[in-house]
Amino acid sequence: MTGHRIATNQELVGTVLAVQANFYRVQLQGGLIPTLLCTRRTRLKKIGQQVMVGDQVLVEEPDWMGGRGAIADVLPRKTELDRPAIANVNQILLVFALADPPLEPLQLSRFLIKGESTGIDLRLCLNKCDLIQEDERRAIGDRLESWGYKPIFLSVQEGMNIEEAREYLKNKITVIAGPSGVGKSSLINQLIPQGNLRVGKVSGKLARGRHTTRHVELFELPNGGLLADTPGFNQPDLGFIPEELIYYFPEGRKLLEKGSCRFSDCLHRDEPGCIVTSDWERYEHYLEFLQEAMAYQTFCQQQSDPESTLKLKTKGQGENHYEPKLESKKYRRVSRRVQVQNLHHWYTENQE
Ligand SMILES: Nc1nc2c(ncn2[C@@H]2O[C@H](COP(=O)(O)OP(=O)(O)OP(=O)(O)O)[C@@H](O)[C@H]2O)c(=O)[nH]1
Ligand SMILES: [Zn+2]
Repeated sequence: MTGHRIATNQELVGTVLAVQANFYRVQLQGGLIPTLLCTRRTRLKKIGQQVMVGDQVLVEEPDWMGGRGAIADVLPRKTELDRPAIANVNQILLVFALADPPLEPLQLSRFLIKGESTGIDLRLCLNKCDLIQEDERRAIGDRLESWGYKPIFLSVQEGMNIEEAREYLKNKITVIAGPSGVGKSSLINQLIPQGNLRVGKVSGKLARGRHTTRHVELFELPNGGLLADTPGFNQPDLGFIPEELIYYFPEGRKLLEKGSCRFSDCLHRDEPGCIVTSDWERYEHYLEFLQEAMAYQTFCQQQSDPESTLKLKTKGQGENHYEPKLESKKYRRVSRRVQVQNLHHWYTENQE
């Protein structure tokens, strides 16, 4: 009977919200039923198909009463983030505070670059508006506009512009990132009714296992959409291919839209025929991060060379330095093919 078939064998599509030991908590499309706790079919294990948080999966043999099911297949991923490990993230909400802790341009830049490098849409959110003057805020807004960003100015404490944030998050899978103390947890608590947050006991905060576990979980927003929190980390590393760095700056992308440099592997420092001018505020940040990316590349190449070592030095806000102890060898450039692939990857990801 078809009626029976529909109830048991119809293709059920859902989203993996969390992975708990060998179980996957899946929210079915439509969202009428609470989540199902699912196992992964042996066939998937055999072919080595991993299931990630954020994955769209096909669920079979739902046991509605028991709240169980089995994951039969994983649909192709649109995006795949590494840290946190989440598939199909649509956007990153980067939260910083305007004060307390103070807004540090280099640190902000570092987070922006890291976010841009994922190729996923990025929106900046500046919290604690209540702590600064209106004219100060406007000046910061103008400055960030010249960087290529239009932030959402928030005050979680005073409930200012929360609606704009809500609108941005609606029906999307969003990862919240940002340094410690800027108000990420406070914002999440505003957005998601307490009942939906089942964590809390360990650290009192959403999805943060006190830095011990790499627990990743997507939380359901009341009006549609899923949200993941990332544990506060202050210094994202910038292990990029140096040639790609310029594309992580909106200002750089804009300059390169107008044409191309004489040398295809130009690093935009003072090469002849370079079209990347130095008359933009963050050019200094570009040079700083470029050094880091180059040192990182050298580091990776020296891994196979046991005689050389490299120290990661952190000095103050936003500055990491890899310092080769030995004279660093001339670093091998990334092949054109790899570069093109990477850029292609970046662009295609960005267009989704
Ligand atoms: N003045 C002011 N304080 C705020 C605002 N939002 C949050 N805070 C305060 O800022 C402090 C840090 O907030 P949290 O939400 O814990 O910050 P977090 O980003 O989650 O920090 P980590 O958990 O360390 O990553 C708390 O004392 C909040 O009460 C705001 O809009 N204005
Ligand atoms: Zn150039």
